[in-house]
Amino acid sequence: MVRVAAPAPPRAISYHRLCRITSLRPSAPQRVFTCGPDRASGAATAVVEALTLRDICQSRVPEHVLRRAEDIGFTLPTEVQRQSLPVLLSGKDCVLQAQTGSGKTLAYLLLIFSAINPQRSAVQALVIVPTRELGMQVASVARMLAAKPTGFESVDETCTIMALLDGGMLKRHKTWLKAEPPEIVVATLSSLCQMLEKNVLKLDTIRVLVVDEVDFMFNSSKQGQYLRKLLTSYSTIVTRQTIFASASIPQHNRFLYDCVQQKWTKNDVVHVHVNAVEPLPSCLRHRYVTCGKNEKLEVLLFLLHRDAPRAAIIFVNDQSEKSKRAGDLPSALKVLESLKANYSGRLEVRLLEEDMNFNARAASLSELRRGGCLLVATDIAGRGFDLPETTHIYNFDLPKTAVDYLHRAGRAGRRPFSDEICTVTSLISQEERFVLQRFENQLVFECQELTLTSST
Ligand SMILES: Nc1ncnc2c1ncn2[C@@H]1O[C@H](COP(=O)(O)OP(=O)(O)OP(=O)(O)O)[C@@H](O)[C@H]1O
Repeated sequence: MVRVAAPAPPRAISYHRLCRITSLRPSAPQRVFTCGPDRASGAATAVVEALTLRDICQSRVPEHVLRRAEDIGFTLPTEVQRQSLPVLLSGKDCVLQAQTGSGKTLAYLLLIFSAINPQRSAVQALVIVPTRELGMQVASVARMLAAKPTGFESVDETCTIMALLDGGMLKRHKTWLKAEPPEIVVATLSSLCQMLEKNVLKLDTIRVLVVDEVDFMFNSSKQGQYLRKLLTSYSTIVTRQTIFASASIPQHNRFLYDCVQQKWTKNDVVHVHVNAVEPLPSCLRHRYVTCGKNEKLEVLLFLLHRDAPRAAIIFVNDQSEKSKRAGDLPSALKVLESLKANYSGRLEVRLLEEDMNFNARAASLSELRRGGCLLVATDIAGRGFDLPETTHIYNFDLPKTAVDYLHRAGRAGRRPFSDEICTVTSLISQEERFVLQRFENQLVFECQELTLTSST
């Protein structure tokens, strides 16, 4: 429990004002709120008692994991954690839908730590992710939570976490799985299926199955096919708790219906839907610049110098087949080369796209984690990527769908208790304005036009 005492507020004070004084967010869960004169001094005092993660998880999540979470800085729950953890810890299947950057990962990882038995050497929790990069990120948060905090050196109840990802060393993982199965596996579907088909891994000991970015997985025909098989043939809803997470689940009622009908979840699956009327984080400001195709690089450079982002992601679309056939340079490389030649700011310029080999992708990722940079990326970086330093997003190419817009935009504004405003800028042609307008209607946000003149 966190107690925050505010200095002498006025006699009548609203909870929102109190939150401002105490720098608690109005959305912070409030347990008791009292406001009255301090007995000793006679001065008016106010006390907010906010539910902490510990309050919600105590006796369910091991003490050393909670302590680690606190050491990392996870003390107060975010809204999605406050709403979902009671459901998750009660053992119910759950569809977890909340804005990007809202903390869904910690919610399902705390559930996993509550459900596994570290003394049993068997795969007990499985997290499925769409990309290698997201898998590395989730595995790293899980490892951070599993590490022994100071004072807990004697605890022998730690667990092992395996990242079974595309481009990984599957031979080594095979030996590891046979010799001493880890308790938690974070996997991409194709690597996982290879292990299942070769009978190296069995899922009959699984107690928790999480599918992160679930809408993305079902949207891809190949991944969707694997996923259906995994949910119904390789493991069963009877013995596992199933969690589906994403910031976007289009037609969620239909999806919930399918979950029950197709036996992907139990009948009493709970839909935790946070901020249902506001799909995008409110700390994001959206703007667009109308310009010709040939002016885009110049406009981007101008904006980068003017905005001076702490870190930024510049999203480009995958190269079309037509442009490949014409022998054009992919958008990503064009932007990268132009920035390398002309950007004179303090940030390093990096590239992340699907066609890079896994080693180059890993190198880019570890550079990114080291500090602020300008990342030129395709939608591969659009899902789940957590680089909290990112203050600016640029859509060099407009995304194809509103869902892609939501996930790209959501790579900024990823500090749950911060009021920092981040900016999403789309560079569009006159003809694309109506597409962006459609995204605005679908995602309920407003995009301001930014007019650049020679004097701006
Ligand atoms: N309780 C908390 N207190 C402080 N920071 C938190 C808390 N929970 C999560 N975070 C931080 O919030 C950021 C976003 O969390 P996370 O990556 O889980 O978001 P998400 O909901 O999965 O987003 P996306 O839908 O984009 O994948 C991370 O940097 C994480 O460390």
